[in-house]
Amino acid sequence: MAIIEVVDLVKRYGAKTAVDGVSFTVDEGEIFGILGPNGAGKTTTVECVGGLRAADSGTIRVAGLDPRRDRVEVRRLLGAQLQESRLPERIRVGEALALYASFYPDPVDWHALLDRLGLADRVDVEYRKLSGGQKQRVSIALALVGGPRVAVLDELTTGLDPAARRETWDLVERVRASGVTVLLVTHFMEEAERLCDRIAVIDQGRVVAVDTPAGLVSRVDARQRVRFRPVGAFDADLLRALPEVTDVEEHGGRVVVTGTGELLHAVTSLLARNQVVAAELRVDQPGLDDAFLHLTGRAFSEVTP
Ligand SMILES: Nc1ncnc2c1ncn2[C@@H]1O[C@H](COP(=O)(O)OP(=O)(O)OP(=O)(O)O)[C@@H](O)[C@H]1O
Repeated sequence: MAIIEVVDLVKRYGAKTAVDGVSFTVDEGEIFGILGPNGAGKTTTVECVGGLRAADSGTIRVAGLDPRRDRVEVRRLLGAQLQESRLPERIRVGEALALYASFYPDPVDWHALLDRLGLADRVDVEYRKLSGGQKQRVSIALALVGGPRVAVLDELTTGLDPAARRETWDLVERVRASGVTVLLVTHFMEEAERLCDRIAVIDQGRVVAVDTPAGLVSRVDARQRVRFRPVGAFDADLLRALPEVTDVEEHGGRVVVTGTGELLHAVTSLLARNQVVAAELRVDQPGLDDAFLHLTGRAFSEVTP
């Protein structure tokens, strides 16, 4: 069942159309990603969903409610950790939680929440003294303290080191396991691929595709690449004869084989039959960045610094 429905959302800032006819639905219980490069319109979209900005046109429903007309109810249903939410430097973690809890009629037990988020021993610590990962966990706690049905998490792991990022991902999975639907805004391919059940890929204010990560990748040309360095003499024409192989390139003692189907199996079997040892064997599978290139004609790395 859809808990969020967005139909033909348009939002302009003066002459700039930041969101240009965006539509998607989020099912209850899923982690739904909004993935796109900087400036694609992701934050504007979720701010409209949360009722923080008025759309110029289009319809938004959160559990059947209009975020602007039914603002009070939607605020209770939807816990937002928005990109810009900053806390006063000297506020203590416990004070922040108590303050946010006071905004809601039926908040969760915030001590238990901090415990669940691994912040129980930070209750009396000032916000400014927390690490980047701890600050992000506090912002997740603030998004959850009202007991929402949907948590909106915007650029959650920007600025975190890889270990803190992975910890935060585990946490998002736990949030979903507790029954909360997650709307996750990100410009990290890996994050979207790892966490999301479905993803809306947004570019220049428009949705270019909505699908599962695997579904997005499967739209890309199914070619794979196998790379290796043969130890000893090797005739690359043997590879060219394989039905799975479409191309073979040789550079400086390395071989790059492009093809489809069971390419890796075909190549390694042939090498074994010919008693060739393949050093530095690697397989490149298409990923979400290839899907983005395929969908938009632009490489993600070109549009996101
Ligand atoms: N308050 C504003 N006034 C004018 N233009 C804005 C405003 N907020 C955003 N924009 C512009 O609208 C476009 C979409 O911005 P938005 O923040 O929604 O994108 P985003 O995909 O979330 O990117 P980022 O990850 O960089 O925040 C950008 O070109 C941005 O410069």
